[in-house]
Parts: sequence; structure tokens; C-alpha cells
Amino acid sequence: MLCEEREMAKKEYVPLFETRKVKGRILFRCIAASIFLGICFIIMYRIRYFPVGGKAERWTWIGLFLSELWFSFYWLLTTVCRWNAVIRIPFIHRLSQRFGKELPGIDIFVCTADPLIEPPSLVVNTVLSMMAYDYPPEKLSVYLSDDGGSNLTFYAMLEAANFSKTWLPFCKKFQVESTSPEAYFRTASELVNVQEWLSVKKLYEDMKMRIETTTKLNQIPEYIQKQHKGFREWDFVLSKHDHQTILQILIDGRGTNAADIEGNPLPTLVYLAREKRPQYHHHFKAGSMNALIRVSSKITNAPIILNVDCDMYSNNSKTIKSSLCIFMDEEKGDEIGYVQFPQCFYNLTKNEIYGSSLRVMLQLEVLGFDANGGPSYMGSGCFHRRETLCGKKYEKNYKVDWKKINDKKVNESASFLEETCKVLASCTFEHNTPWGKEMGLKYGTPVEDGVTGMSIQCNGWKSIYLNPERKGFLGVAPITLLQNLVQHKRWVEGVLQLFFSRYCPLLYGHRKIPLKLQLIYSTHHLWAANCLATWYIVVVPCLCLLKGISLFPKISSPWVLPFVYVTFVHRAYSLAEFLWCGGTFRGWCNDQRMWLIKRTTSYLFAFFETILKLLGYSQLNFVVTAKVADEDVSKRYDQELIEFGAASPMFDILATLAMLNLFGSLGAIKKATMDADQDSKVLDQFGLQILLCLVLVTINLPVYQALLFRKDNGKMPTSVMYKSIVFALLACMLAMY
Ligand SMILES: O=c1ccn([C@@H]2O[C@H](COP(=O)(O)OP(=O)(O)O[C@H]3O[C@H](CO)[C@@H](O)[C@H](O)[C@H]3O)[C@@H](O)[C@H]2O)c(=O)[nH]1
Ligand SMILES: [Mn+2]
Repeated sequence: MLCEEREMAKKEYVPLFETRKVKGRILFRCIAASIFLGICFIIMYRIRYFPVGGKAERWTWIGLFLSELWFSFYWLLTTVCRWNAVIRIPFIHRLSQRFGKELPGIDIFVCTADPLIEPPSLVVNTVLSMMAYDYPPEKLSVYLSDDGGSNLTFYAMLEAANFSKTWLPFCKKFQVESTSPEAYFRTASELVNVQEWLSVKKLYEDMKMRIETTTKLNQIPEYIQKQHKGFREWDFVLSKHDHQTILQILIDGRGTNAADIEGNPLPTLVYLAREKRPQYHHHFKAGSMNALIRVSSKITNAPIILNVDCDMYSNNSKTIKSSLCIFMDEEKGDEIGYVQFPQCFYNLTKNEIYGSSLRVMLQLEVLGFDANGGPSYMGSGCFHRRETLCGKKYEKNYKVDWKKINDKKVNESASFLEETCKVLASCTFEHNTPWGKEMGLKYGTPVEDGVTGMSIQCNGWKSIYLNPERKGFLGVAPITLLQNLVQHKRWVEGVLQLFFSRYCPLLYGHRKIPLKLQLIYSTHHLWAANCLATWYIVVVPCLCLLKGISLFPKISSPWVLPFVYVTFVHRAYSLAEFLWCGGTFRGWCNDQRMWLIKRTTSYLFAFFETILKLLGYSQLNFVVTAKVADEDVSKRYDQELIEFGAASPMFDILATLAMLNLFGSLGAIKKATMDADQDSKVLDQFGLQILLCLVLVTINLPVYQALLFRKDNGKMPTSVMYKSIVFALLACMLAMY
């Protein structure tokens, strides 16, 4: 009988999502094959024409050969990973038809760490946008973790709770997108209902002003403090790093007084600042997420958890439903551990000077992940099964009964829960428990997301990537060069450390995830290692040019062809992809520049710091990315001027390399023009090398501008200019004599 029923169900089964192969595979594979052939010729050339002459000739040749081998190997890995790629398409209307009232609860976790770097007005917008999802409010709960332990953020949350009573019905009535009020009022073009629109806008702006004023004054007026018992908690707060757990249920979704101005229920809203004591490590975002997992399990205990960073507001009110299409699909849903959306940004300029959109990676490369076991967990915009996140292993025939899950109810009062749950967020709670190891997000790394995702996959779960036309989440991309470099340093350093730890994808993932997925993870983990080969290509051919050592085939020789072919086709294909993903030509150029800058600076620092850490010399830290900037800085960002401004060793390196390439090119041009009759000979012999130098100089044009010509505050500091000239000259002289 049961069997029959199952058969019936199978026949009637209509999938909730569909998987499609990505178009253009054949072209990609043909081009990749031809590049591969070109690389083989280059290797043949390097071996056949190994210089027999001087020592310097031989060693520079070997070095270049190794760099080329590294890049080829890396290219091969990434190509293999992209060999097949898929996209997923959810069918939201089927979900509502099929499950109607049986939709599961969703707990949304928002993390913030500092009211100065992440202003409360920004956090409020993210929280409001989450509360306004197109989803039954009684099944929705938003938890804010405040690692800043700030009453300013707490106050802002109270304001949000209040404003939500107007905002939520407004969103519903006019199907507002995006549901972040700031973003909505910034972009909304057509007025829905002028009167109502204006009055809600005014309410929002008044609230924003109140929040910003308190933030600026760094103080909450007495009369406001009297309005909520929660403020009394701050009488015991010594500092951001030294305070008790503060847990306040601001809206209790079960309560009868939790209603908006039209009488509809409101989502639950909870504020949590976990306990902090100087003698205990708090494990950054991973620690706060784990505290949230435990606390929420007692209050709402929803089976699905959405996690976002405090700047990543919801830009698409259907996001929850589309992710449920994956989890709730009767055939393929039960093995899915998490559903990841891309991290997109609203503050990008047309040509993205810092290449922050990671366009090609998020639109194309991740699809290769998805076809081979699933994308990594990227920290924000990710839906998890609660069980998965808590370390449960996938078992064959595992099946969720969504009806049963919904039956569990919490009956305790809000104030009782507030008191009893505090201990779950205390510093000592995790002692001698598997939290941070086998349970929850992993500790001991600044990239808790990547390693947690991989371990979920190693527990047998698959993951899925959703990238709908209308982006699910939008956040703030860093707007100075240094912030970008520091952020990337944290990422690549974090993953490189993992590569050398027990979480190395090749060891940890062995026999648990597909080999291809291990390789994909490995290519990401080895990003920082690219710095060595890049440095070599940037520095050595240029110095050899000054010394008169030729490293590439003569222009008149047929061996030049594979070099030209590989470089040209490879770059042209990358440009085509970039344009196809919606970028501009200048955006691509900027992306190339950032590629170079990141590899020569942040990756280099990340690489050496990892080595220091392996030797036990350096400590783990997490530099939170700033989400606000001076007006001055923002203006330059909008004009697409690279922001240097501060002095940093990264800039010293960057400027020195740029100068070196400039001197190298000038030297070569001089050589070529001075001995006029030899002219063609020099060009023939050193053609490719000169070309390489000139390309580097072109890429660095904005750097020269910032060093020598710019007058604004975003230019390179003068000290960097002197240092770079001296270092570059020294290097040139050393090379020549
Ligand atoms: O001690 C901390 C430090 C950070 N955060 C929060 O973590 C999030 C990410 O920090 P951010 O400085 O914005 O880092 P990003 O580089 O933008 O973040 C990406 O990379 C991080 C790992 O390096 C992940 O944690 C993030 O989820 C992912 O979006 C923010 O919401 C912070 O408030 C905390 O809650 N506690
Ligand atoms: Mn961020």
C-alpha cells in the first residue's frame, strides 16, 4: 500500500526547481583546448632553447619557466573546474500552491560588530528589509547579534520595531521592492500613492535622523532610556569587550500586541549582545552566529536559518520562497544542506575601479562549483538547514516532514525566555562542547564561512547556488583601495591557512566530496600563492631588459606565436566573458589592474603572514570592513578615482613596482632609439619583453598619476613617492651592474 502511494506521488511529482546546463560550453572547451596546445608549445620552447650561456641567463630562464608552469597549472585547474556548469531555476508559484499554510519557520540572523564602522541606521535598514519579506510574518523571526554591545544599536532596533508597524503594511500594499526603506526611497521612481508615500517617507526620515543624532552624540537621551527596560542593562556594561549577555525580545511574534497598524501580525524581533570578557576569545562572527543558533533554538527554533551581514539588505522579497523551492522539492530537496545567493553591491560605479563586483566569479565560476557538489558558503545571503549547521550528517533516505516540524510550539513568556536563554550566550557555555568544532560555525579562522560550508559538504550534504535576475541581497563594497586590499588579504590569508591545516580540501575532503570539488576549493585556497609568480613576471623581465638578457623568442621567430596566441586569446576570452556578464570595457581594464595589484600586494602579505603563522609568530585577527566613508572620499569614489590617501607598506610595494616598470621601459626605449642602425635588432630581440613592460606601464597609469600629478587628498602620500623612486632606482642599478 505504502509502496503504491509512493509510486503515485512519484508520478504526480512536479519539481519545484529545475537545473539547466549553461550555454556556450562548446566554445569554452574549444578555446580552452587551443590554449592548452599553445601552452604545450611554450613549454617545448622553454626546454629546447634553455640558454647555455651565463649563470644569470640560466637562472632567470628557470625562474620564468617556473612562473609560467605555475600559471599554466593554475589555469588548468580553473578550467577543469569550469568544464561543466549549471544554473538552477526555482518555481515559486508551485511552492505556494503545494504548501500553502505549511511553510516552515525562518530564523534570520544579522550580525553587526561596531556602531562606528557599521552605523545603526544601516543595520536598521537591513533588519527592516528582512522583516518585510513576502512570507507569513508569524513564521518569520529576525535576530540581531551585536558584537559592538552598543546601546546605540539597541536603540536603533527599538526604532525599527516601531517603524515596522507602518513599513510592513506599506510594503505589502504596494509590493515594494526593495524592502530596505533607505534603498527604496533612494531608487523608487514612480510614486505609488503620493500622500501615503510622502507620509511614510517622512516617518522614515524622522526615524533616521533620530538614530543618526544619537549615534553622533554617542548618547541616548534620558527620556528615551526610560521608555524601555532594556536600556538598564547598559548600567552593567564596562566596555565593548567586557559585559554580560544582553538579550531582549523586542517584538514577540506570538503575542497579541505584536500587530502592525492594520492589525496584521508582526515577525519576531530579538536583540542579542553575547557576553564578552577580555580573558575569553570571542571567535568573531563565528562566535556570534553560534550564540544566535543556540538562543534562537529556544525562542523560535525555525528549521531554516538565513544569515546575512549587517550591510546586506534584502533586495528581493521572494528570496525566502525561492530558497524553499530547493529545500522542499520532494525528490532533490532533502539532500540540500544550504542555498547560497551571491554577494552583490549597490554602491558600485559604472566601471568598478576596484573590481569589487567579482562579476565573472559570481556569475560564471560559481556555476562550476554548483555542478560538482555545490557552492561554498560565502558568509552572507545563505540559507541553512538548522540541523546541517549544527553538524548533522546526511543519511540516505533522510526525509523532512515539514508538517511535523511546524507543530512544535514554545509556550514560555518572553521575559522568561530572556532570562533563561542568557546563559546560552555566555563566554563559558561552549567550554568542553563541540561548538566551533563539530557543531555550528568553525573557529580558529577569519574565513569561518568557507570552512563551515566545506565541512557541511563533507558531512554528505549538497549545496545549491541561486542567482535570480533581481538580486537577492545588496551590500556595501569597500570604497578605498586600502580597504579592498585589507579585505582580500583577510580572505586569501584565511583560506591559505586552511590549506595548510587539517581542513585542507585534499585531505579533509578526501572521499567525502567529489575530487573536482576538492580541486575547486584548492584553487581558491591557493590564491595567495599566486603572488610569487606574479612578482616574478612583473620584476624580472623588466630588469633583464636593462641588463640585456633576452627571455622570450625573437619577434621574427615562429616560436613567438604560441606566446602571442595564449596571451591574446586568454585575455580576449576574459574580456568577452566580462562584457557578457554585463561589465564595461573600462571595467574590465580596472579589473585587470586590481588583479595585478592584489597579487603583488595583499596576496604577498597574506602569503608571508601565513608562513609566520605556521611558524607560530603571528596572531589571528579580523579587520571589520568599514561601511561608511567621508564625503570627500565618497566623491572621489563616484568619480572613479583610485583612493590611496593613507601610507601603507602595500602602497610602497605597489608604487615601487610601477616605477620599476617605468624605468625599465624608458631604458628599453632609449636602447632602441640610441643605436639607430641596431634599432630593428633590439626590437627583434627584446620585442616581447618590451611589450610586457609597456603593458605593465599602461596598467599602472593611474598609479603614476597618483604619485606625481594628483593634488587631492586621495593621492599617494609624498613619502611613498620618494621611497618608490629610490627603491626602483636601486633595483635597476643592481641589475645593470
Ligand atoms: O567580531 C566580529 C567581526 C565581524 N562580525 C560581522 O561579520 C560580518 C562580516 O564582516 P565584514 O567586515 O563586513 O567582512 P566581509 O569581508 O565583508 O565579509 C565576508 O567575509 C567574512 C569572512 O572573512 C564573512 O564572515 C562574511 O560573512 C563575508 O560576507 C559583518 O556583518 C560583521 O558585523 C561580527 O559579527 N563579529
Ligand atoms: Mn561586508
